[in-house]
Amino acid sequence: MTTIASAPGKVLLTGGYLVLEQQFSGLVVGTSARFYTVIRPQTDLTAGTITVNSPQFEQALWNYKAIVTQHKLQFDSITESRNKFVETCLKYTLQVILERSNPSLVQQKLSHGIDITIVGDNDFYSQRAQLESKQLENTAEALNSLDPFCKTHATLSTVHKTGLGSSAALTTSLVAALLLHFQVVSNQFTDPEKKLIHNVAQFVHCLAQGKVGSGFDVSSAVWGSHQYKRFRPDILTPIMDENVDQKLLSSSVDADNLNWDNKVVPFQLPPGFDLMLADIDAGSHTPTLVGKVLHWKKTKPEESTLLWTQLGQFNLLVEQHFRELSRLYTQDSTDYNQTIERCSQLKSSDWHQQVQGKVAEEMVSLVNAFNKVRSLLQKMTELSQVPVEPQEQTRLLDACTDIPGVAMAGVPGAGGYDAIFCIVLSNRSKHLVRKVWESWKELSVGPLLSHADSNGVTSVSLASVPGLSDIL
Ligand SMILES: Nc1ncnc2c1ncn2[C@@H]1O[C@H](COP(=O)(O)OP(=O)(O)OP(=O)(O)O)[C@@H](O)[C@H]1O
Ligand SMILES: C[C@@](O)(CCOP(=O)(O)O)CC(=O)O
Repeated sequence: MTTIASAPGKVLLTGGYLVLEQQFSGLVVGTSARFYTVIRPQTDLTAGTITVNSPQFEQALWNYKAIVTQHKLQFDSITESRNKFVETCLKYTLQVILERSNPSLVQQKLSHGIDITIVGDNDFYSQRAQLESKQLENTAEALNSLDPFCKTHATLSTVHKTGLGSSAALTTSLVAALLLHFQVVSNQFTDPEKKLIHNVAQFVHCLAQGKVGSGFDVSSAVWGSHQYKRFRPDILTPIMDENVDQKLLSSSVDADNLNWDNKVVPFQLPPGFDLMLADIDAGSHTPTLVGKVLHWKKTKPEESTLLWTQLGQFNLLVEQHFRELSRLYTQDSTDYNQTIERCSQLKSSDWHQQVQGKVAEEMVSLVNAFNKVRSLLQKMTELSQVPVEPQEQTRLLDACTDIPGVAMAGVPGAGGYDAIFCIVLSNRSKHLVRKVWESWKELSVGPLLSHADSNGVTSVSLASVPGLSDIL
């Protein structure tokens, strides 16, 4: 039986940096771009052989040997080339499986080997080189013409990533596919099953990264769009050890382990709102940005605490206005739709003067709250001297915000020169935004095709994913 699990990418709309602390939250939106892990039993491999390949990349074939005796696992990498995330996923997820399943079932499923194929939607990786080689412009139309899961002509270490969280989506889809294949979870992915997938994926992701981050990216790969509050880091710090005891690991990641105090409040963009994304070729190294911001925060506790408090409040306000708009839709969808239609034809700076009613008031409050968030991120940039929203990005975001029907434009996550997002109200606005991106000279702005999709991890069939069977 072929097993396939899929997990989405993410965009952190608000809460970058703050979400590292438990007292603050982040608002994260899942993307339509997803990772897929396909596990197929083999008939001709020696017992315990696991082959993994990522067909979008060069030199992306890894072989492993997993020998199970009773509840013990002997796990070795056979190939010289390594993939830290894949290897960590396999080794520790199999250990968790052995604590929760009958070892003879595991042995039987590994008896002639298994083959694992991992792919991510094209949006996870910059397609600039691919488009250039085909002499195509970097436009949405050109991106649309590419095959699904197309080859990047790069290795995993040279490819340019777009910031959608490839390692978290990969980890989550691989953990979920393994738990499903070895029958530790059902293909329903019920709430407790998702908790187990989440906890295992957080552990694996942290161990492979070598640090316990906020975890919002793994959380959104599991639960899709939501308000995220992190788990206490000390649930993982004591087990961040390659030689972690298998029983301790399994009990630490248990769905019923109440030490996991992360909070997930489901969220959706209100009806009529959609997300657009662009990757900026300049790029930033997120760990460097985070290191520098946290260093400044430590040296300037007073000014940073004030900034964090204000930013935390306005981040929450943005979320509240989104939620209130969704509520207003359920109350009177006709009035709501009319207002959105009207707003989609006007610049957001004109909404206050030209559109009336409760929905319009809420739209204006949303824009005001997000403008405040951006001005606080600009202040963070100035005070810390770290380019969270650098001036080149400010000019681009202002140009986007000046387009009719654009509710907001911002830098996602850690900010820097990596990416931007826009929240828009109509297809016409989308078209106008893309025109601005295409003509923008100061930075190279590459559109992504993803839109908002609030679904988290799922089990899927081969036939339901266009292009997937072609690359197997
Ligand atoms: N298609 C894939 N197949 C196998 N491994 C992958 C794949 N895509 C990503 N990875 C793993 O994820 C690693 C990249 O993780 P890293 O933490 O550097 O990026 P990231 O922060 O998730 O990037 P981004 O958010 O830009 O996608 C790769 O080195 C590789 O181990
Ligand atoms: C700065 C930070 O809060 C967000 C980083 O987000 P992104 O990878 O830039 O989307 C770090 C983290 O939460 O792990």
